[in-house]
Amino acid sequence: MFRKLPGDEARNLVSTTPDTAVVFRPAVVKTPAILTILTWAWRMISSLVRTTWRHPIAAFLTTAPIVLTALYGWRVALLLLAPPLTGLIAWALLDRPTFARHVGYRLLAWWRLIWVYRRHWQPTMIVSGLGRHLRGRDYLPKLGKITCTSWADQVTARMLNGQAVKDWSDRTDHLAHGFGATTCRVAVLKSGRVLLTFPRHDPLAVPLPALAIPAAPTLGPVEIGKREDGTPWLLKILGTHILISGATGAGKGSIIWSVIRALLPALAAGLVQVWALDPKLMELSYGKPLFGGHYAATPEACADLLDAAVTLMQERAARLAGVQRTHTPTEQDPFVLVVVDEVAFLTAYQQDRDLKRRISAALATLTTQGRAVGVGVMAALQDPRKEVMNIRNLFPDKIALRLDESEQVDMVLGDGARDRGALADQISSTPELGAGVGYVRLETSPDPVRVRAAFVSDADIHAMVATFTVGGAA
Ligand SMILES: Nc1ncnc2c1ncn2[C@@H]1O[C@H](COP(=O)(O)OP(=O)(O)OP(=O)(O)O)[C@@H](O)[C@H]1O
Repeated sequence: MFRKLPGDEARNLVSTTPDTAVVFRPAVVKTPAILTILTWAWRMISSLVRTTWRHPIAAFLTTAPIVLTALYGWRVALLLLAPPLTGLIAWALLDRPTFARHVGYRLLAWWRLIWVYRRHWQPTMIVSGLGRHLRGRDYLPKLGKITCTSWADQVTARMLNGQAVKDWSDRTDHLAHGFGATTCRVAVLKSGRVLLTFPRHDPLAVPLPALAIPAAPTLGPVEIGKREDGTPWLLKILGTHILISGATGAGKGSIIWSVIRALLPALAAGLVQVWALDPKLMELSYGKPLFGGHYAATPEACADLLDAAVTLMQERAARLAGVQRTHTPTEQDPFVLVVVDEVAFLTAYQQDRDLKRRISAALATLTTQGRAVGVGVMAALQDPRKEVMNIRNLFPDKIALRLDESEQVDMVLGDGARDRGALADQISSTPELGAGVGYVRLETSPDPVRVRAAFVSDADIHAMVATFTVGGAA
């Protein structure tokens, strides 16, 4: 008995009857040569058109000299090309930023496409497991558009059908090293497409000096540092609570002080009050005159100050109920920002059980009910574990500075943050390189953004106190 089987299934066949004759006739389809030639020609032409469309300047600069030399000889080619080239060089010398934006980064993107991404795409995809090599054929995600910014390459890739973004975010290390970068971040562009960001250098490697105090009172979002893309880092203060988590020396103080600095005119105008809890007796004691008597250092005083904040909040809520849905800060009714340095000293590490209970209850009440009535909490913390800070989820905005362990990143920023590139555990412990550097998740996007807070030195704080006192607000 003869049975015809498709060639591919030969290896799966198990014959249980030894006397049965089985004949394999692999199906061979001969492709006419013309079809193969047409396919290759089509691929070549479409790739040329695509490259010219995406990189017109690079296409012009590479083909024009060849074409002109072939047509008219090198002397005429040189004569024709000299004016546009001189124009480009003059532009680059006279107005670097616009040249970089319109020409420089586009040329760089073309060069990086050819030299880095196209060259290393196949091996990196196969070795990382994002592509497959099956029966002599490569199944690879498609390399898309590349754009260069001042600090990073942004590469679009079309995922293979059936792939998940997690497959990519789990392999950021493979991708980074495969393309010669130190890190890689993965974001979703649209269904089936991911955007990979490969930093070429670190724009946050140099410490930022304290920013200028705003000219007019502002209640936020206040500028407290720089984002990785060079834009200002603005932090929302009104209508939220902020948790800053970072190991010792990570620069939590620089965030607290940058916020107070940006609020200084509003503080002087009486629109804001900062109530400071300083159980370590170090960070906030410098600026005591700024807090107008709302300063506490011992656990008992901290508990009293928090209870006073709760009373104020409840009195305000009772007054505003049915009149106003959100609180607008005024001189009579200022916004109150309760700043707590190392909150775990007052909660998890507090020996006195009664005090611990009082403080925890007050913090929980403020963080659950304070937003609408103009009472905000900004707390700093070294260890973000739940045992240490069981109310961390009551803080809508969280900032992860340098952390000791990789698991702590998701505890602070939420599930999947580290996979998406928030490598807070890899921030340098050298203060010049890493202090004040961290990751935030903005409300508008699940992708973490790398930031650096400006450093407010002791001298800056003294100057702030002097300005504030001279201004007559103290
Ligand atoms: N934004 C910054 N830019 C540059 N250097 C900084 C920055 N913030 C802090 N530093 C440097 O790092 C040192 C430690 O900072 P800081 O005391 O604020 O850290 P911390 O997280 O509050 O630490 P701890 O929890 O031990 O108090 C500072 O003395 C300063 O030299």
